[in-house]
Amino acid sequence: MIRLVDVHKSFGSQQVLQGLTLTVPRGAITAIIGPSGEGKSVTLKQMIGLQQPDRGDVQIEGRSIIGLQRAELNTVREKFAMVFQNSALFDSMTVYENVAFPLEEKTNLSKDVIAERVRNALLDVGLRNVDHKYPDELSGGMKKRVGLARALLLNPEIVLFDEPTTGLDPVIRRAIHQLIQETQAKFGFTAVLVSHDIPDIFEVAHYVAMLYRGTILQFGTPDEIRASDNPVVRQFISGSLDGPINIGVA
Ligand SMILES: Nc1ncnc2c1ncn2[C@@H]1O[C@H](COP(=O)(O)OP(=O)(O)OP(=O)(O)O)[C@@H](O)[C@H]1O
Repeated sequence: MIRLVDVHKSFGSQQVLQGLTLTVPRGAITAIIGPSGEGKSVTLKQMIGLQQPDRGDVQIEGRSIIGLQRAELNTVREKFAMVFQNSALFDSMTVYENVAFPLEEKTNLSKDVIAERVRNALLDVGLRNVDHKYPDELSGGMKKRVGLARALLLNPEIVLFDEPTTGLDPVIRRAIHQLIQETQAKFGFTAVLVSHDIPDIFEVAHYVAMLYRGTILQFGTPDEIRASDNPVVRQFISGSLDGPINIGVA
């Protein structure tokens, strides 16, 4: 389980997280939603220790990761996989090489076993006959699938998704959401998903956390969030221009 307790994080004079407290339920999909620039990605980075909080605590399985030595932090990070917005594939490597990379780096498995695992991982995300292609030769949706296959290969306990559907058309977006749901149900990992896909995300996530002004304004099931009477939450999920959220447009 991931717990952020009273996390504060500033960059210069900009206070981004201002006492954020969030418990991410184990073995479920939690979506973090909220206006742009409010600190959703920063929150993900706190979870995996890529950024240290100025104040507050981050706990993974009940243990604080603040102040851990690099080696200890690396051990904690082995529980995690991260799926980035841009899929973060190596352009000079084939799909096969991209997916095999973590196994070749982190395990002593034989070439045959690696080949079998890579094949299965690609099938798990619905990709066939793309092993020898380069990322340039793939569509955006296929690249996301390759990124997901690579993330799942080391059987992570926690998968962090930072806007995994950015730049995809609505049909492919839905396919990627379905894939996240299916793989999460199959492997049971804890998923944290930063997303702007409203209302689609309410069909995907088990829990939704609304981030606003540096804290979690509301946490609940999609039904609870949809039924919220908080004016900020209501404005945000309805996409209305009228309401308390300052969108900075005159
Ligand atoms: N390493 C950093 N150095 C300085 N400022 C940063 C850094 N990381 C994030 N920020 C700032 O913190 C704020 C929150 O950024 P973050 O990327 O978490 O927003 P977000 O909610 O994920 O936004 P979006 O929905 O647009 O992706 C932004 O104003 C950003 O410029």
